[in-house]
Amino acid sequence: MADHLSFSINPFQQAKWTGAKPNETEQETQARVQQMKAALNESRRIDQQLQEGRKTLERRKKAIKILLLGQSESGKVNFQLAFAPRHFERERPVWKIIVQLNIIGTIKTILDALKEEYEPGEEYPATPTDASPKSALRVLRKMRLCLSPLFFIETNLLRILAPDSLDSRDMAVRAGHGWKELLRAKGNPFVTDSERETQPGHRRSETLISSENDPSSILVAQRDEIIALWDNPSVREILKRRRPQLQDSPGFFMDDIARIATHDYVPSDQDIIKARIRTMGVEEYRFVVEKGQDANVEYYITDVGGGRHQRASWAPFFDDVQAIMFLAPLAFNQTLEEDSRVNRLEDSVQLWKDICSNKLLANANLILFFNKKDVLTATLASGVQVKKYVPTYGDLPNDVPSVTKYFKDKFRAYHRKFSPQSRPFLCYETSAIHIRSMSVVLIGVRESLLRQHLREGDII
Ligand SMILES: Nc1nc2c(ncn2[C@@H]2O[C@H](COP(=O)(O)OP(=O)(O)OP(=O)(O)O)[C@@H](O)[C@H]2O)c(=O)[nH]1
Ligand SMILES: [Mg+2]
Repeated sequence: MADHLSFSINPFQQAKWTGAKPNETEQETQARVQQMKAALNESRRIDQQLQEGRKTLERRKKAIKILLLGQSESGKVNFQLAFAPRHFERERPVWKIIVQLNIIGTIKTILDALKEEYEPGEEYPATPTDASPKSALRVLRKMRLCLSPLFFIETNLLRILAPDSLDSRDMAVRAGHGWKELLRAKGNPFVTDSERETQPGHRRSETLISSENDPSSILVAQRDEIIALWDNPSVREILKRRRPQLQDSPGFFMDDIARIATHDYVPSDQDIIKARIRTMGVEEYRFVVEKGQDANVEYYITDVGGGRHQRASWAPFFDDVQAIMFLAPLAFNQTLEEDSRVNRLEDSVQLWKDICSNKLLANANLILFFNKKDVLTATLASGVQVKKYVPTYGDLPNDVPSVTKYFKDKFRAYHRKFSPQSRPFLCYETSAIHIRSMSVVLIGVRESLLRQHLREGDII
């Protein structure tokens, strides 16, 4: 509006106020004034940006900053979900795709196991030796045929979501590269029809991922076949021999196909918790807590990729954190996915030592979580002996309390020995798949962090 004010009616806009030169024409004056205004607007814009930058910095300074550390597959996503469940509401469409890709990955693992059984070393299927209509070989050939479109979709989705991955069983997203926004974007074909109607200005041409890449319709069409594959006794017997860990692996949804392979499927919290996608790199999330003693308090949680080759990128984020939530599953009988020669628990112990001794983190609180307690319970219940994997465990009782105590003492000793200055040792035992109890633990952690944060800021 101001640009179009008439000079003649405003005394402040007469020549002397516009700095007009004696020989300047009216047009030149106007052009010069416009230039001055543009410069002023630019300067204001820069001021505002600086102001906003300052505000962001101030806000960040007041917020509680937490670093979430732990080896790959330790459950860092689950912790974020339990920490700030509402934040994940917007992310359901994203997790729908991850769950579907997890299912595609499991189907591939099943078909691979069947191929190893019936067609070892064969490039092309041989004549069936077992012609019975329900034989696993028949199932294999039929499934391969009818699910092949799903594998095309898998390739296309991975190209968009996780360009570094060739297989959904190994998919990794690069933190900070907006992969979630990609699926949340306007025109996302994976939102339900009613959701789509509420999206303002939706046009199909704006779709980032075309509907041909939506696995839903094929999963729905092949639902009965997939269920039959999983229910086939011969298939189960082969899997028991060739892929004994399959049902316990992250991202396993074969028992839920009837519920998931539907057009209006929306992932539940439990589905998000069970889903699996590896993180690469480091990403910071801002959460504002809505309920509890710390309502309206801002938290910045930095999530990292926990794989061995990812750890070199962590250090720049050690700068100003108040607390580190360190996740260490007591997986004493498992090895790392990225290096099958390394025991997972040993890797966690080594990582713990490194974090405890890091000088940049000397002032941060270290909170240790022995996550996946349910897995430990199941492992011990199945008769696996700790001393077979950890010889120093000796003849101590092979039960959950004794095992947990043994490792707690070990982690505590390293904490004391390697911390550059003394700090309290905090340890919790958790099963992050049990979201309710996990949330209760984290509310307690949040409140104690807040108390400490306020004390340090001399606010109380
Ligand atoms: N049984 C069981 N599974 C869990 C528990 N916590 C996490 N998981 C599973 O373990 C997997 C962990 O995945 P994420 O949270 O993505 O692992 P991450 O620590 O972020 O791993 P990276 O991104 O590779 O660093 C998920 O599939 C979870 O369902 C738990 O307490 N019990
Ligand atoms: Mg992760």
